[in-house]
Amino acid sequence: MNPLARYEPLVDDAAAFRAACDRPLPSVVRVNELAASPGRVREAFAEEGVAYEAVDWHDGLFRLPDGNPGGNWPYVHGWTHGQEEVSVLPGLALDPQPGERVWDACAAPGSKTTQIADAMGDEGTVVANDNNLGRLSALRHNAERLGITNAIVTNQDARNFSMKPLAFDEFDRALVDAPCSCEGTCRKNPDVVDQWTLDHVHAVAGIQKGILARAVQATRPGGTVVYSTCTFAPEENEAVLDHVLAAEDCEVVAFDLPLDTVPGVTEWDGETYDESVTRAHRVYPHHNDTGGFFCAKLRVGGEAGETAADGEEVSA
Ligand SMILES: C[S@@+](CC[C@H](N)C(=O)[O-])C[C@H]1O[C@@H](n2cnc3c(N)ncnc32)[C@H](O)[C@@H]1O
Repeated sequence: MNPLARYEPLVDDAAAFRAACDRPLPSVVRVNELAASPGRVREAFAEEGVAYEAVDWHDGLFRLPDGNPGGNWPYVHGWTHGQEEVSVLPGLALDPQPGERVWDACAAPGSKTTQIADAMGDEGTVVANDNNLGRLSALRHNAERLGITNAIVTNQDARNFSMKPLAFDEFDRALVDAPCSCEGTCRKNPDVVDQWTLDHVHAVAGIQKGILARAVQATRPGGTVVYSTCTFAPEENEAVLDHVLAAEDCEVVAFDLPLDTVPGVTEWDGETYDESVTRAHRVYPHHNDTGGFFCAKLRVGGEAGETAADGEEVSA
């Protein structure tokens, strides 16, 4: 079964969705503002004759039509990092602040860890965790190349993450950029479509629920947890939120993203989900010429937690 056909009932224009999924994804770099401003990177590209196109919805993202993010000196000097457009969305939703304690639960190879560290001005602590040691070496390399000093690397199963090695016992914010069935990356990795199985969707959904629950438990009352995937499967998106909402003290809050998105769905394959999952964002490839993505923001309950009114932005 082609999984993309499965999601046609969810989109506004099935033909445009399928056509966008068949087009190769533009190559994109994010500016590492710890090293250079977007303006300085523009100058460097002009000096070196690198063709680029600024992404209009976010300062500091450049499309490279020649398709080689690493083949120029701004990259070699750690001024840029190859990161596709939708991949910056969880970091924007998380909105980490200098001096905070942030957990990146599934961090390798570190695109979002390095974006988070950049947003924090390299101040505070990012605990970059992944259960795959090989992928963590790529994360270490990226963090070193970009000049990041506020990241600690841990190698644990995030579902049972232990705070013991750390000097504190809760985070201000956590990101769960979860392992998933990845159909949203089909423009970059067409193989994901052939390798897709419903059994894998159900298996990985169990892992996602465990990791998101642990992220809520590890975050202070009133803190923020962001959940993201690059799959269109409601089983791995809204159903995971619905499960964790019932099991943990948290709520899904409304937030804005700077590109065209549609709300999370409340019904799929005979299941219904909590109405608040409509506050999550679905990103389809044909709306912004990007990869596919899903992003939700949760506020942890408890003493400092507040209730989010429908449509109201809640800052942590
Ligand atoms: C979507 S990728 C993360 C990409 C990364 N956030 C970035 O921006 O570069 C998902 C990651 O989850 C990791 N992973 C899978 N199961 C995990 C688990 N139980 N605990 C921690 N990490 C896990 C995988 O090794 C993989 O690196």
